[in-house]
Amino acid sequence: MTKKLLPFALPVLLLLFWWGITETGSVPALLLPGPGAVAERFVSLLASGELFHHAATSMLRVFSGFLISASMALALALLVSRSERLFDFLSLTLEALRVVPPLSLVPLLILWLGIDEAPKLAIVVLASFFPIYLSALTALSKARNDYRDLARIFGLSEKDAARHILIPGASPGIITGLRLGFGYAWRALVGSELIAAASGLGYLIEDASALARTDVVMVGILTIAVLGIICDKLFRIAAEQAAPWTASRKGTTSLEALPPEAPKGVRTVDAAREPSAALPGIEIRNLTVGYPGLAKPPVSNLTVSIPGGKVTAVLGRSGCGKTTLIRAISRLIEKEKGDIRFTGGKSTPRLSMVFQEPLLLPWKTVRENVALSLLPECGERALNDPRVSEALSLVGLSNRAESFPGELSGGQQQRVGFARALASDPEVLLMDEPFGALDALTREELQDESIEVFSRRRMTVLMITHDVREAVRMADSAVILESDRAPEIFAIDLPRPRRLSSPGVARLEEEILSILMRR
Ligand SMILES: Nc1ncnc2c1ncn2[C@@H]1O[C@H](COP(=O)(O)OP(=O)(O)OP(=O)(O)O)[C@@H](O)[C@H]1O
Repeated sequence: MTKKLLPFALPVLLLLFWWGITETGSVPALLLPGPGAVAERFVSLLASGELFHHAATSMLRVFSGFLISASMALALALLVSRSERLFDFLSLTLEALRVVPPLSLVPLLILWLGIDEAPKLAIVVLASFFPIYLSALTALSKARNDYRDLARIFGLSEKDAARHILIPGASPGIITGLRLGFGYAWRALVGSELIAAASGLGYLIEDASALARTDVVMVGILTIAVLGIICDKLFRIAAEQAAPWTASRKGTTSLEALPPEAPKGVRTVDAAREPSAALPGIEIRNLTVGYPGLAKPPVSNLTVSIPGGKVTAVLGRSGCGKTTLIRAISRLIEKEKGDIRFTGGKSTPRLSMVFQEPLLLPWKTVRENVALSLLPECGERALNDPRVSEALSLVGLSNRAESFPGELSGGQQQRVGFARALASDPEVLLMDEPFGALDALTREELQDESIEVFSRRRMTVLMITHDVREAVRMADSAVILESDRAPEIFAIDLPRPRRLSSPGVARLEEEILSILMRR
């Protein structure tokens, strides 16, 4: 309650101060009429219809100019966010236009467009264009960068990526820009009405000031403030509607709301793949991958074979190129030289990835996030595909299918990322330190769950990890990478389940660790 009333405290204090100094007669009424006199003037202007006429005229101008400006700014931001060349081409011109105050253009605009509505609209358009354009461009570019890998790995079309990722991801930023732009539009319009107008709130203020009617000036100013606050409030409500995932829905998942499990008898992906079917291995020959501006490529002349149907851990010191390797295999970055070939018959097997960060879309429910990987194959039917429920059940999250990612713990979010990767039934699964950011207990829990999943589903797994213990628990072999040397391959041939306390596990862990330390 106190929090709700707090914003009103300062205006009330100011009102009391205003009333106080005008009541004592220390300030002449011509300079500052009292609140009572201003209220009286407000009522009389309202009753005569004069205030409504001016306010409606100003609102119409602001809205028309704002709509024109918003359409142009959003369309341009969408185009520029897709093309770096267009950005470079426009940047200097737009920057120059941005720093010129719109009101300084009034003389030219009057000269070119006359003194009717056109120059006033032009001022509103110019004033509100840049906040909208810049906020939209930043939000669209951020959403594109943040989720680029996700869209590429799951093979989303430009249209699907825009619809499911780009626009919803950027919408809070876009709406903030619209809000800012609307504020700028108001300010510029009232300024332009002070100069060349026969109606509108700016005109009302200018006209009253010439006649020394300070009470009318104050009515005009207060009306602008109130209308501005109302419009801003409406934008805030629109922003909340556009980003409902930001509002917590904790506790809304009831048992009744649980999604149906995959119907019994459905041909599941576990059963779909013949145990004898060859799973693709990965043959890497003389691979070199670098980055522009980096003197030495992190992956240089690397040759290694990753066996099909096995779990292979990639270990190595920080910065030795583990992530670069996995990104090159998944074609998220281009190789400079060498060859990456999938063995086992298919040149492009179904490939999926679990990212270091879960990379979930916060505006989509858990089920929708998992279904994303099936979008290219199933379109809108992806949401009801039994593979989605099955993947959720594999990671133990069937009861959270309708939750939003923001309502889940870090471990649960990582499970959703795992389910999303599993739903498309990958033949090759790449995992980039999937449990790195989790606490020790959750990490162990997820390691166990993953081992269980890999034993039920056959796939080729390549997993980056920093944790030697994790590699020994989960993998069939470990590749130890180092920038300047040939990789060392280590078979982890221990019976499962592998208890950390068992001497074999501890011995192997120590052996690998000593190799890593030596390097
Ligand atoms: N986008 C990039 N642009 C330029 N250099 C990069 C880029 N990404 C990585 N690098 C550099 O490439 C090298 C290898 O990075 P990479 O992320 O592959 O290492 P890593 O072994 O996965 O490290 P870590 O274990 O710390 O995650 C590092 O020196 C890094 O600074």
